[in-house]
Amino acid sequence: MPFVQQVAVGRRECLSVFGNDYPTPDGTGVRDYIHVDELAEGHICALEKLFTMDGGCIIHNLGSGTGYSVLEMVKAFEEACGKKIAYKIVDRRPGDLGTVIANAAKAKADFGWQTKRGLKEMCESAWKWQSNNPYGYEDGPGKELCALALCKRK
Ligand SMILES: O=c1ccn([C@@H]2O[C@H](COP(=O)(O)OP(=O)(O)O[C@H]3O[C@H](CO)[C@H](O)[C@H](O)[C@H]3O)[C@@H](O)[C@H]2O)c(=O)[nH]1
Repeated sequence: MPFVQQVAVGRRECLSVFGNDYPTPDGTGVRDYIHVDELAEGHICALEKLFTMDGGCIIHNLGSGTGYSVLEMVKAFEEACGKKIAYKIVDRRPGDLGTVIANAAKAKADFGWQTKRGLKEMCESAWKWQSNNPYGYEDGPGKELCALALCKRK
C-alpha cells in the first residue's frame, strides 16, 4: 500500500508487483487490508479488556476476514486518487504466501471489535493522507510536529 501511494505522488516511478502466478483470482498476492484507525481501535479494545483482567496476556487477530489482491488494491487506489498507477510484474518475493487472511472472530466475541470500512474508504483515506504529506511526517512539512511529538515522549 505505501508503495502504491508513493507512485501516486510521483516519488516512485512504478510499483513492482511481486508475482502474478499465485493461486488467487488474478494471480497476485491476496492480503487482509484494514484501515489504520480500525487497527488502533482494536488495540484500544484489547487494552480495555486487559484492564478488566487480573494480569495475564491476550492474543487476538485483527483483520476483516476479506482479502484483496495487489491488482485490486491498485485499481481501487486509481479510483481514489484519479490517476493511473504504473506497475510492472516482477518475480515472486521469496517467502511470500499467495493468500493471508485473518480470522478475527475472537476479537468480535471478546470485545465486539470488527472492521467496518471497505477497500474504497481505505484508499480514499490513504490518498487524503499521502497527498497532504507526500514525503510523510518525518521529512515533509510535518517535520516540526514529528520532532515535537518525539520530544514529548522522552
Ligand atoms: O512492492 C511491493 C510490496 C508488496 N507487494 C505485495 O503486496 C502484498 C502485501 O505485501 P506486504 O509486504 O505489505 O505484506 P505481507 O503480508 O506480505 O508481509 C507483511 O506482513 C508479514 C506478516 O503477515 C510480515 O510481517 C512481513 O514482514 C510484512 O512485510 C503481498 O502480496 C506482496 O507480494 C508487491 O507486490 N509489491
